[in-house]
Amino acid sequence: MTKTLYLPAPAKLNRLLHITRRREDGYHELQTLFQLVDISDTIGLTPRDDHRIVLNEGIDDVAHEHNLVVRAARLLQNTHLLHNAMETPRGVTLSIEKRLPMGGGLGGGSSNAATVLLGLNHLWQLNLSVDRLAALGLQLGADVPVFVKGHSAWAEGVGEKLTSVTLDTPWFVILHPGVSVSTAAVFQDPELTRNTPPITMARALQGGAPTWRNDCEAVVKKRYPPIAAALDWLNCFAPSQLTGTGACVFAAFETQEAAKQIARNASQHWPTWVAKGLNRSPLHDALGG
Ligand SMILES: C[C@@](CO)(OP(=O)(O)O)[C@H](O)COP(=O)(O)OP(=O)(O)OC[C@H]1O[C@@H](n2ccc(N)nc2=O)[C@H](O)[C@@H]1O
Ligand SMILES: Nc1ncnc2c1ncn2[C@@H]1O[C@H](COP(=O)(O)OP(=O)(O)O)[C@@H](O)[C@H]1O
Repeated sequence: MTKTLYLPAPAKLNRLLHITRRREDGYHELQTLFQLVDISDTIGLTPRDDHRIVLNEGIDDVAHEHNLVVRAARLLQNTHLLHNAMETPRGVTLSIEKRLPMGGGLGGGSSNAATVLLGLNHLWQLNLSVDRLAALGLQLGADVPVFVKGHSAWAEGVGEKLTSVTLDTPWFVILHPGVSVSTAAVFQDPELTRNTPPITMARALQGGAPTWRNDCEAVVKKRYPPIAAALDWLNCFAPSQLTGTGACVFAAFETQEAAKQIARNASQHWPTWVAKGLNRSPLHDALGG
């Protein structure tokens, strides 16, 4: 019987997010600190004898063809075909056990895609380098490369110029304020701070968590009052921030017990997670890379 490989797709938090410039093409250049955390979706990959890419258990509201796991598998299959025209392409049956909220700024979809790229590179024995897979991942989304590389990182560009960093690893309380944020609308908002002077990575790290902020926060709070309310609530216990363009907000605590205590109260109002900060991805631990 063909065995299924089950692999984690962890979440990330943006512990700092500066927007430094709007480019000619409308995209914005960022400086961000991505930290991996230990809450994950689980992706199942079962190799097939034919060339089909099948998604068994998907996600409601996302058509199979649009699902980032299917798009990642197809991208890898097409890349492989292009360079190895004579070889029979391999197929896979995929499944997703979703725990991370969608569109919450935790990068779940991007992480799912990265797990498929690394998992299939292993199962199909393609031997593509991590750098090559990260470049392919960038075609699927700006947050995919950091999950492919598998380490907390300082990122520039649109998030693809990565330098691995070792961050503190506190316990986080993460809340989902229950609204869905349009990333495009946030980036188009005339009031968005988009001219923060670039800083060096060394300076960002030296300043540490008390100096870290997210340039999207003011606009997001104004547009989405429930996010402002969640930030105000969490700020009563520890300095709180938005991750990505939201909707999730988070705060760091020294101990798991302290985080759990706040999470117990928070969960009366919002979906809540307690997550440990990581530097290395559990996906890379699982693949032994
Ligand atoms: C800002 C981050 C930080 O992690 O937010 P989250 O997605 O995690 O919340 C990401 O880099 C988001 O990247 P990604 O998730 O790929 O963005 P998309 O959905 O493709 O972006 C939707 C729209 O936002 C704008 N956009 C996005 C990223 C960027 N660096 N500049 C932009 O101007 C563009 O108009 C784009 O069409
Ligand atoms: N496998 C997937 N998991 C999550 N979202 C997906 C997936 N495939 C496609 N998507 C789409 O990508 C969007 C962004 O998802 P996600 O990465 O979870 O959020 P964010 O970029 O805010 O962290 C979702 O709203 C959904 O429409």
